Amino acid sequence: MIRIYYDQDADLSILQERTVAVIGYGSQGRAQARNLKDSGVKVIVGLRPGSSSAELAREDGLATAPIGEAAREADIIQMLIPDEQQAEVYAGEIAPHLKAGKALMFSHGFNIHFGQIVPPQEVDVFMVAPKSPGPMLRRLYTEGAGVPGLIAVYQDYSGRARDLALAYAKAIGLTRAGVFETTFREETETDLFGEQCVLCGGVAELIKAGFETLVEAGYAPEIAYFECLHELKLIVDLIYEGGLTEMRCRVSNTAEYGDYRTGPRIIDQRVREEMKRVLAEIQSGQFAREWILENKANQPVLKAMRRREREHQIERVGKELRKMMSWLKK
Ligand SMILES: NC(=O)C1=CN([C@@H]2O[C@H](COP(=O)(O)OP(=O)(O)OC[C@H]3O[C@@H](n4cnc5c(N)ncnc54)[C@H](OP(=O)(O)O)[C@@H]3O)[C@@H](O)[C@H]2O)C=CC1
Ligand SMILES: CC(=O)[C@](C)(O)C(=O)O
Ligand SMILES: [Mg+2]
Ligand SMILES: [Mg+2]
Repeated sequence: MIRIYYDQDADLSILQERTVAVIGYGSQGRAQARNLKDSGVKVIVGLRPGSSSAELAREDGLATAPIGEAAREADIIQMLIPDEQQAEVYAGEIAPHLKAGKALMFSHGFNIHFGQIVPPQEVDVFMVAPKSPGPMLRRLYTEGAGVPGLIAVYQDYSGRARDLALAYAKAIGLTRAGVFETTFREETETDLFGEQCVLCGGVAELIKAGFETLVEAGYAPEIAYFECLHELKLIVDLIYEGGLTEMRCRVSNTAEYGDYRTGPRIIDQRVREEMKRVLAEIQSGQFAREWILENKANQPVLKAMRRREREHQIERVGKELRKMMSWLKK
């Protein structure tokens, strides 16, 4: 039975005695740095020269410094810049300051697991991975709640790496919801699989396929948008609150019957076989190699797909309809 850690299992004081450098102030960096600060932890935000985030960090009441200076001052260095940027920044600005007894940490295991960052042996290396986008991590923390997360220890030079990981998880609110211990390999492979096959890739294609099917059949794009995109949050919220059973209890019997009857025809055996192939590509390092080379070529595929997807009809229709939804944060 996997062990789940909660607030009572973590000692925040061992982190409050230390200084944490949060490198990067984006989705995770801003959320984690603000939560750490509100939990009484001394934080320095490390940013590149001319960073567009520096002013925001200071407005949020956080100290900022150039990355190298933050790494030099801190006891724990948390790498919260994009995965594809971490290896170069680590080599140039973090590694020179990784003195014996310090700690290097991550919120995703990509660069350690695929050997892009190889830390010295005299430091702790661990991960605290929120299972949530950054803004939700911050919002739930401010509401006294938390998101679940994973911890993993790669190197335990001090003998306290797990204690530090748990203290960090508590400081950003994860132990309010539950923290599981895993490995860098398991977090990396499951996170890449989940974001590609379910959370981002799978869901986006399901939404677009449904929308395109209805529009090509002559139905109004606005109706297709509400049916295949807008209402998805309302359905997923029910699943989030009470599992598939709760959702199936709350929708009509007609919808529930259609769910059982048609769902397996959409996500069929071919899809399941393809998921296994995707997992194998992740496990073998083939995806990592592809993503690393994509970045060495300055992201031509990513940029082309970004442009194409932003021009999709569902994005144009949705942008107009969301203008009428005053409750959506601008
Ligand atoms: N996004 C998420 O919700 C989740 C992310 N993670 C993991 O967290 C880590 C951070 O991801 P995420 O928060 O999405 O990252 P972001 O893309 O949001 O990071 C943006 C920040 O990184 C800085 N940055 C970008 N490139 C460079 C560079 N070359 N040199 C120095 N700084 C740079 C930016 O600086 P500037 O401000 O100057 O532009 C900015 O502060 C990753 O390992 C990711 O896998 C884990 C769980 C969820
Ligand atoms: C938000 C999250 O957990 C993701 C999808 O794995 C990510 O942003 O990398
Ligand atoms: Mg994830
Ligand atoms: Mg991810």
